[in-house]
Amino acid sequence: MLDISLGLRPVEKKKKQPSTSATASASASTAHNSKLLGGNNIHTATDKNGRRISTDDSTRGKQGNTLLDCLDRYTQPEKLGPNEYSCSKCGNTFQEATKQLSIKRIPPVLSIQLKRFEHGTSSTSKIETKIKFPAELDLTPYTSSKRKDADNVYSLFSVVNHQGKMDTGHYTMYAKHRNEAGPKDPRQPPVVFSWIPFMGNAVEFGINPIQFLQTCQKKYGDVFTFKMVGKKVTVLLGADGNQFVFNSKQNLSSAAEAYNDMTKHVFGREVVYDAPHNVFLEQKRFIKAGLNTECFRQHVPMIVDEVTEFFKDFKKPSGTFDAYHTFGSLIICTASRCLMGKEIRAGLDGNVAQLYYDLDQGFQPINFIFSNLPLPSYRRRDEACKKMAELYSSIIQRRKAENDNTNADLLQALMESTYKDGTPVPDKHIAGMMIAVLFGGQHTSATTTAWTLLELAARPDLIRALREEQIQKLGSLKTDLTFDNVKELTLLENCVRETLRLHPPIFQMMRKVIAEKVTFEKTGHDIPKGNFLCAVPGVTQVDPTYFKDPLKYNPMRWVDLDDPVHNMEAGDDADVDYGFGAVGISSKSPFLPFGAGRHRCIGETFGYLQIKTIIATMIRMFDIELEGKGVPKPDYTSMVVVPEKPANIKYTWRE
Ligand code: HEM
Repeated sequence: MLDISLGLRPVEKKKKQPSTSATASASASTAHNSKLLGGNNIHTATDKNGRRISTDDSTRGKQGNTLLDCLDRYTQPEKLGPNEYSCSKCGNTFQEATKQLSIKRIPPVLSIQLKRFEHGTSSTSKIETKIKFPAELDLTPYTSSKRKDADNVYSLFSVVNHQGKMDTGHYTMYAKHRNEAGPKDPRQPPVVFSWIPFMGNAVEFGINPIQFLQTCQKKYGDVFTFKMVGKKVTVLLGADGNQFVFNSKQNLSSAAEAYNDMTKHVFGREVVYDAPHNVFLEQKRFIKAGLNTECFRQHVPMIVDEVTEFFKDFKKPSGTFDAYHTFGSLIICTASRCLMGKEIRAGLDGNVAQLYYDLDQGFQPINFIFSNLPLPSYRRRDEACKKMAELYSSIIQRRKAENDNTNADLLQALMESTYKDGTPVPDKHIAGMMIAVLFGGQHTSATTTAWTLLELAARPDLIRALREEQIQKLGSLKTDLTFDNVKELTLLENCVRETLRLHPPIFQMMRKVIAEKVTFEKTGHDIPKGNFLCAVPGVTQVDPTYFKDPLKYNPMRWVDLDDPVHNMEAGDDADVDYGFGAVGISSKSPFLPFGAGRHRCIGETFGYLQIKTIIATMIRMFDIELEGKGVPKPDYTSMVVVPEKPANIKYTWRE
């Protein structure tokens, strides 16, 4: 809050003047004392120098007292008396000096409060001076640096008035109406109104982003911009919006610019978004090459083994478990065993778990907004990133020293990779990629497994059908699961796919505009540099334009294929190879839980395999049902969409 205590004297009443102020009505009414309302109050400065305004700006003079006059006066240099300032560099002698107040750091939301009451020796009165204020206020002349900056310009959005006398009265407020919050440039997408400029729509978005975006879509159409904690996010919904965001050229918009501030602290430097884009694509190719059929064949028995061991802790014949946390713990075991390597899996009971936890604390929504803060969790994150790199380096050195090269894990595959220019992949890069894979696959797979089992627990008919499928295709519920026979379980696959439609763990994907502007040809909107582009499969995947009865959990839609979406999945760009194999799906598809284009997920096959193997094993082991009334609602407060608590499942051991 910039608290301007001005002590203005009433000026003579003037005839009504035409005003350029957007809030002229406010000041022309009984709004003698006005307050511009804001949210975050950052800077406080008070100075009562009691001098009268002297301004040579004739226009302002004619219009009566304006807010700029007040600010001029507030920041006017003040000559100090002969004995008021002594200088330490001049032998502490008194010097002639002036004192002037200027603003060092301006707040995101400016709240100006005019002094309303005047206290004399014998009486107190209400100050009735009219102050005119502009719709736009440029604070540049009042800042210490005097540097022009777009951030120095404020738009008026609210005024609070006091009507009445000293000891009685009413406060009334004028606030900008939603319809007035249109864009300044008509070629830019409409801007969603928000009451709090800096925070923007962060609160509505944070509580239920899907609902918020659907409401905006009804009001503004498929393209609109909303503000969130100082960031401008342009949402492009629908199949065309998906295509625009996912197919955007690398010199126009960038995922690295959108994510790297956060990810570089967790994955480490020179990998993924911290590497030049062509190097990152090579790194993606290494990872994809390590996720091959030969390895998958070895992974399935490992996953079955991990699941069996994990549930040995469920000693009672029946009980309940929390779906998300249980699968969080289980997936870290299966993924570590298959991808991270036996050494990391063995360390999960000790130091590795702590390192993972510390890194995970650096991979929260808050880190997306504030990538670095002087807080213990940020320090622990940085420390864990360093230690994880050291740990991988020691494992790599040991494997090399002992010629231990028969491992079916991703670590081994990366150790054997070479950049196109012939350089072997440095240990540091391998460590970074391993951490990235852990984070890419861990929460996404854990929450998808949890949602799938929750949906199935609500549908005993589907569980029966899934067991029947195993009996028909595998011979019995006792046949060992293998890569080849798990592939045959198509109903199970469709259950996972339907879960990913209704509960995509990553429901939105971001890019940042790096060109001067990008133009969405379909609507002709220009999206300026610095805005985030946001594709939201979480909205298109429940849009009735593409899916019949979209909120119904219906795995059979992937067999019947009579939803409009099924004609849209294959498109010209499905065959494009950005350097890690064909992407396999058109970016115009409304069903994109694994993204599309150059940033498409490379863990999809492993993800399905892991989730299917876990569910196939569990329905052999347990009868399950929901503990609560229905499938829990989504909780959007983490990096992925998790089931709201309680998300308990009742289990009963089968024979
Ligand atoms: C159910 C499981 C999974 C889901 C839903 C999922 C989802 C996604 C999505 C939506 C993206 C695109 C992000 C964007 O465009 O901004 C992505 C990218 C990626 N995912 Fe996955 N993922 C899953 C599992 C995995 C696994 C198991 C791995 C590793 C083995 C993995 C590794 C990656 C990588 C390396 C990228 C590339 C990021 C980029 O190019 O910017 N994911 N994933």
